[in-house]
Amino acid sequence: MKQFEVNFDGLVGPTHNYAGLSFGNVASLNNANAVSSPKQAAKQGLAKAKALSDMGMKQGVLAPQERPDINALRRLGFSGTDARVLESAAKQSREIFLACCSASSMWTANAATVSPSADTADGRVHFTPANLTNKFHRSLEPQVTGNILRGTFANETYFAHHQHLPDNDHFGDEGAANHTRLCNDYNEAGVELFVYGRHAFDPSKPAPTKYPARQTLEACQAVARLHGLRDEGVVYMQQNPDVIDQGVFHNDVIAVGNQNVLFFHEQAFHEKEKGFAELQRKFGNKPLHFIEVPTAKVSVQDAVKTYLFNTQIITLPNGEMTIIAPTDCAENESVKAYLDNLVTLDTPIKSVNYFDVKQSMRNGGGPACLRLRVAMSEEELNGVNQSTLINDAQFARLNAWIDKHYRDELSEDDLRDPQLLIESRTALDELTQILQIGSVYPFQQG
Ligand SMILES: NCCC[C@H](NC(=O)CCC(=O)O)C(=O)O
Repeated sequence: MKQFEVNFDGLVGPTHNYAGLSFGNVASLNNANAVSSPKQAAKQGLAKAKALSDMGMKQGVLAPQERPDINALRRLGFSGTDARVLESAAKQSREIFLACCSASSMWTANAATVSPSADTADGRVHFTPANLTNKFHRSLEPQVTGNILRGTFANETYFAHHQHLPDNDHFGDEGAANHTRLCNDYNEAGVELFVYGRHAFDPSKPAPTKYPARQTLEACQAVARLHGLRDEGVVYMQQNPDVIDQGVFHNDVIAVGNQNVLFFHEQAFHEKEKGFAELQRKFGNKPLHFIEVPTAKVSVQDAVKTYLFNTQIITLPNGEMTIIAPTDCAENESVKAYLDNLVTLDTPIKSVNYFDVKQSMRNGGGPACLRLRVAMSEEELNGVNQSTLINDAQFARLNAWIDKHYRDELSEDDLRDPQLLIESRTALDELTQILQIGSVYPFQQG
């Protein structure tokens, strides 16, 4: 049976901007208030998706969310016409206003946790949208994320959709950014590695002291229960609290896996040996490649700056693995030297491809943040909404759609412009037709 790992990249929304909203995410804070380019950001992301499709990979896209989020502003007491809501929010509470304008749904690694059918009790692919409780601007996403996932994976024979976990820090869930699935073949049962930052109900356990741990063990366990995963198919590991305090706000900033490869930094995990022994035992007799990058070769600081681990490791149609890395990795001497050497070693990774995703990097999102992985059989893939998959025609349509609707530049003042809201809604309305995902947005639901 044919099997695929399909990457669903988040389309960058028309209000992509830098607002310094993510405490603990160094890039987000450093670039607060910089002028952004939504058009360039969307094109950089789409070019990466197209390049993977050209490499013979199956590739999809997920629609962005409606921003500014007028509904959220109304819930917080701003009233009147949409234009009035924008104006009074911007004037009275800049922080709330900016949070409601973020295009952060572009990072679809945080959209949901996905378990392929080979791992689940009912043999369907399971999706749980991430509640993203730790940051107000991201906590606005899960409801519409659920709508978009249902519009993309609509066939209930193959796909099961859960509600996001309760909206509380005890169940803080950041989705696939803290979840890696190891397997021999994508359609064989694998081991799902859930990585958490803290224990919600046990304050005696280690936790970071400077920056927040966004994901809890209890959230990981709840997702595993919802998806019907076997105990033998799940491993929980804690992120090293010290690296969270150095800006590693998600595990995918310090580790990435694909099939039988786990690529990680020496300092990524708490109680590493214990966790790896369990991983190997549950993985079975077949070889598991643990590729550990020592601090002596790449510092945590360089890993955070270049996003060496926020790379995608993908298996090409010829069976070799390649790394999809941001150009920032090629611009850093020690990281470039590490990658140049890595491809000469006896591991499945044979090459590196660099992509310019700087518009996203400035908010702390690399290639891996921009995609949600869904491993599927051919039959399941046929059950996906085909308009969400990238081919030459759909790429051309989306590229023209960006050209037509997106601004070249956006600064804070532009966000309060009621015209931007109209432009964004017009663009998104057209997008739902291009992708045929139905009326997923609140503004379309009257
Ligand atoms: N997986 C990458 C996520 C990056 C995201 N950045 C942001 O939301 C920054 C937005 C801003 O600061 O404008 C975050 O931290 O969750």
